Amino acid sequence: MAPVNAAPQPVWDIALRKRLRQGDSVFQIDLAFLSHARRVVLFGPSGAGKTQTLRLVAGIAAPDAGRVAVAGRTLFDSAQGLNLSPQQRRLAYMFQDYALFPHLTVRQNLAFALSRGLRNPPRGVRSDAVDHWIDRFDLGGVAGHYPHQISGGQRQRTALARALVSQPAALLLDEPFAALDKGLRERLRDELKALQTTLQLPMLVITHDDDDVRALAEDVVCLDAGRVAAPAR
Ligand SMILES: Nc1ncnc2c1ncn2[C@@H]1O[C@H](COP(=O)(O)OP(=O)(O)OP(=O)(O)O)[C@@H](O)[C@H]1O
Repeated sequence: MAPVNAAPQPVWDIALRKRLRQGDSVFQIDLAFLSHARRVVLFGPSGAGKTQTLRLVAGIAAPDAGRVAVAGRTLFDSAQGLNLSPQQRRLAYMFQDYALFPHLTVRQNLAFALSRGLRNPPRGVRSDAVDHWIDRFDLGGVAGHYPHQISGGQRQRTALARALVSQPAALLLDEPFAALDKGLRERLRDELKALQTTLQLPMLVITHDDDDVRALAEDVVCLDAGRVAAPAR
């Protein structure tokens, strides 16, 4: 039982050390941050190490040392020899280019996130969860379309819906608005913020755009050269 007056657990408790080597070049990630905010933005210039950090949190790559705990669940702890697989972590990862399957329809892309096997879901696949997110993101009219047949905003919504359909414990978003034009970017930022507020889902967003920080961040962590940097004034 938690002691009386115990401090609330942080939503994000991250400490990562990782040495990345490619040929002669080495990039070192050595950072730690702790936040009680659900909506955290990792902000930094190109090459700061944001994507690599997100990959380490997601479990796509393993840190050399450190700790990853999200919403009170420890996902990685080198001191304890704990390293949950990406599936066990239940963190949805939305890639910068959305990584939708081009040969699957919007509906199949969502259903794929629920299918455990390697087989593609059939075109007419039915599922309450898929229907719910298709409705929620207003994708009903394009559910049978392929990614190249829908707009950039619809692609972004499809990727977000696919991330949410498996009921993740948290959402990791890599530059979620980078591929969109300005007007759409503003609208979808508002939508994402409203969605997160409704779902109360922990969300870690990486960006190099200060408009994303202003619009989305309850808390911001600035990164530079693989480390946490003081915010620019
Ligand atoms: N395997 C690797 N070995 C060595 N360096 C690497 C490796 N993978 C990535 N890097 C380097 O790590 C640095 C950080 O890359 P990362 O993609 O995390 O940056 P970023 O902050 O997400 O940038 P951007 O905003 O441009 O996507 C880059 O300088 C990159 O070249």
